[in-house]
Amino acid sequence: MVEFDDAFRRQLRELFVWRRDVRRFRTDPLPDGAVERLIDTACLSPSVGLSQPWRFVIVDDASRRRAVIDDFKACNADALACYSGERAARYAALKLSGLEQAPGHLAVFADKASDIGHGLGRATMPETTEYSVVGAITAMWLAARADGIGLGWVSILNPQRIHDVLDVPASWKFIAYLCIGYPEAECDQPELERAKWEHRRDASEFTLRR
Ligand SMILES: Cc1cc2c(cc1C)N(C[C@H](O)[C@H](O)[C@H](O)COP(=O)(O)O)c1[nH]c(=O)[nH]c(=O)c1N2
Repeated sequence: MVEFDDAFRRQLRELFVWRRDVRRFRTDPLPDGAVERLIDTACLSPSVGLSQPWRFVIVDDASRRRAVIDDFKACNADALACYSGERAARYAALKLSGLEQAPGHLAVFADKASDIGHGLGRATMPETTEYSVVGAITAMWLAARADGIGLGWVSILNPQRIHDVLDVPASWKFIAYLCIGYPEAECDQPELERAKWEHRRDASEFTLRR
């Protein structure tokens, strides 16, 4: 039996407060096995029917990385074109990926065809497969921060293109592309808030009682 004390709870809260989506990375490499250990921790996450539908692809190959970066640039240009005026100028000024600098690239997929879990919990809500993978990514995000490692989620990508670049099975649905490395700086405020793009709102704004 494990008990967690007040000191641990305070530290855990600090972990949540100081976890960041990181886009500005130092280029020095991570220790051997660091990404594998994060994957190991992520695999402790809850999953529908204990299906463990997460699939991880560590992307080391330089030409595949370059193809992902090129896809990000194309998708980001398309995204910019959807804005106009001052909002466009603000969007253009944002840094929305650390793909060029991050020493670690990790793609995460959900296996929609796996028999693991025997379909439990998925009959009426097949999307719980993807929910399970997102939960695992959140666990990895926090575990990384506890190790002093930054993680940045990049979704400004064409899923089919990433699928092709990484040559993964057709049943794998693309969920996330993660940049992993040591952050240039630590902060307790989201970068989008510091850039005055959006601000974090209080929980009461999102909570109803019925
Ligand atoms: C599903 C999903 C997808 C993305 C993100 C997050 C999530 C959950 N975020 C990070 C996002 O901007 C960030 O989490 C918020 O701005 C809050 O900041 P902190 O994570 O608290 O630092 C993100 N950030 C970014 O710079 N480029 C991106 O493409 C994305 N995509």
